[in-house]
Amino acid sequence: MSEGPKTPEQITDRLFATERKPEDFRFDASVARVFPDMIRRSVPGYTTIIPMIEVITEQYAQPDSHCYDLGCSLGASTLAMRHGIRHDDCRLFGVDNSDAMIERCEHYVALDDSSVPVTLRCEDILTTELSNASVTTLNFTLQFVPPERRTELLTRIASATRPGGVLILSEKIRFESDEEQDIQTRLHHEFKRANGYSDLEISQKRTAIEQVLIPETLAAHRERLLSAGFERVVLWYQCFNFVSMLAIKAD
Ligand SMILES: Nc1ncnc2c1ncn2[C@@H]1O[C@H](C[S@+](CC[C@H]([NH3+])C(=O)[O-])CC(=O)[O-])[C@@H](O)[C@H]1O
Ligand SMILES: O=C(O)C(=O)Cc1ccccc1
Repeated sequence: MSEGPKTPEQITDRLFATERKPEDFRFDASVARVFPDMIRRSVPGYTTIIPMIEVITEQYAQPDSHCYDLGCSLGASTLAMRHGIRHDDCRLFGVDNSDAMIERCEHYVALDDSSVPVTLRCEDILTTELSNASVTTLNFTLQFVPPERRTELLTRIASATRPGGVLILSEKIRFESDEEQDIQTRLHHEFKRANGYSDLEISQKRTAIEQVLIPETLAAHRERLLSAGFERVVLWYQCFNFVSMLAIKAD
């Protein structure tokens, strides 16, 4: 008897398992199809950060406000925020510029049983409308925005955020010291190996993301968040070269 189609969670990421011509990484249909497996096996701490986004959202979502998940992919962070919202007049927006991601995301949101209204937008986060925000999440998305556009985006988010509201910012980072950079990169690659990725997969993926995912130092992130208009930056999670920060707007 057929077992029927596999759910995305069961689909193993083998995108870089065989030799391929070097091309920049894109969030296309082939990535969207394997994405839950890819991100879980590639990002140390991802499976811890997602439930913590729910905890943080519960703490900071304000009545009659908007919550945004910018770069929502398949909606893992969106649904965590949705479950953290305790006010029935809060609205949640998920934004991603990949059609393939948004199409699949619609499906997951429809399967989820929370009653908090969710609107998905297939738009660029650099131009999507933001207002009356209490909680905004950039869960491993800013790293894909060209560095010269990052200040403009964070300033727009800070300006749209209410007093006491927050931005949850998760990023792959780089280190000032070359020695620490080497140690943390090696540990990240060991994490991928422990999750079943081969040396070929690790090296081909590394080449594919080199020009697309641009990590910055923790100091650069802190400075930019403060100059964008947040009052305080708290590092609440780190595993190897992956971190998550909470940027808080003054009351
Ligand atoms: N300019 C842009 N405009 C809109 N979307 C963008 C842009 N640039 C990149 N994206 C989108 O940002 C997402 C980044 S993945 C987020 C994971 C999710 N938050 C999760 O918690 O599962 C992180 C990763 O793959 O490491 C992709 O879906 C891109 O299409
Ligand atoms: O896979 C990696 O090496 C990463 O740095 C994380 C990642 C996860 C998903 C898409 C692109 C990069």
